[in-house]
Amino acid sequence: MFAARRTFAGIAQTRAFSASARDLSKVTILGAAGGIGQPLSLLCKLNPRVTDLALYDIRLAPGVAADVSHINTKSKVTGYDPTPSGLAAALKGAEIVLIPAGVPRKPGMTRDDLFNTNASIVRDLAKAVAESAPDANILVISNPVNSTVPIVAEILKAKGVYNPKRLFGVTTLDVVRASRFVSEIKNTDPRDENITVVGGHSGVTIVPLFSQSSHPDLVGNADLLNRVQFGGDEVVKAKDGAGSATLSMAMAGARFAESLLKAAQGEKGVIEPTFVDSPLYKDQGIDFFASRVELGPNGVEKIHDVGKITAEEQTLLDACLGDLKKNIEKGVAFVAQNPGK
Ligand SMILES: NC(=O)c1ccc[n+]([C@@H]2O[C@H](COP(=O)([O-])OP(=O)(O)OC[C@H]3O[C@@H](n4cnc5c(N)ncnc54)[C@H](O)[C@@H]3O)[C@@H](O)[C@H]2O)c1
Ligand SMILES: O=C(O)C[C@H](O)C(=O)O
Repeated sequence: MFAARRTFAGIAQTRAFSASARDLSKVTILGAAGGIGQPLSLLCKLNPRVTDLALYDIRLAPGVAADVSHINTKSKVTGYDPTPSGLAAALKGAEIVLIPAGVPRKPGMTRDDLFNTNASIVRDLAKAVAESAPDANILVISNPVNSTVPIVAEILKAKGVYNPKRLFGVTTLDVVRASRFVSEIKNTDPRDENITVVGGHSGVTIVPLFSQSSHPDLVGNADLLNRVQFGGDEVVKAKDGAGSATLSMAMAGARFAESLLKAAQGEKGVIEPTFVDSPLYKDQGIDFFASRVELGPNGVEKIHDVGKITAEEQTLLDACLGDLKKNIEKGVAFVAQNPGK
């Protein structure tokens, strides 16, 4: 492993990679003891690309770290106490910071109902990232993603360290769900189903583009569309008050982190739909949008546009943009009105 890493460093030099193609890949999870955080920690421990795993939470992170650290893979695992210095140490040198900290939904709630609690949690964690890991790729999982990502951006801007190429709202679960649900209808292997999902991460802002898949006949399938847009509600209802998707989300978050690490280590053509600072609808006042994004050593390499879609999909996109604009504005306004300490 170590030799392989040295070899990689050599290749990196000959290909003139930037300093961001690091020899060590430290991944930090903020909210590591939660329903998502624990299985996400497990999956990161199993990933040979991760060399250091730093686990932080306001409770139980050292315990989770002790547990995960017994797994016989090479990476070092450290749990940190919920103190400012613990948080700073967890973040220092991180290449990837995953943020699943915050409260989940209960039945009857929308993701936006989480805003009042999660906005300040994410704001304060973003400040810590700005101070201790300004060059990290930041992967925001905490809901409502359509608003929490703009909150992080505003904090990074205020701290003078905003790099739009390194901030990602994790929408991978929508893509994972879409491929799974399509495979159930078509009786195929979900791993072969590549469904692009654009927009944001809540209700009608989640827009699957079946016309671009190998099953264009699925455009107009109202049940399938509803399941993709409201898949999160399906889990919230089934868990009956005990939270929302955690295991599938951990898988989705680990997949996105793995894609970023692959791209950072020189792999080409790594593409994931993700919610980023995007030029696609800025002319309509919408600064963030999820579309297919090619990842590279510097984070965002290329943002693909939405491409050719049907009139029906355009109607879905129009509904998405209206909601998305409001969600983004809410995040930006929150930081302006509540800058915190
Ligand atoms: N992006 C997505 O697709 C997606 C999918 C599922 C869930 N989510 C969201 O992820 C979030 C977490 O969900 P969960 O099921 O893991 O919730 P959870 O309550 O099980 O875990 C959240 C963890 O965050 C910790 N936490 C709270 N405040 C913190 C702080 N200031 N610093 C560090 N840690 C802190 C808690 O102690 C807890 O361990 C929710 O907001 C949920 O809506 C997003
Ligand atoms: O639905 C939720 O509240 C959690 C998450 O955003 C999901 O899509 O499962």
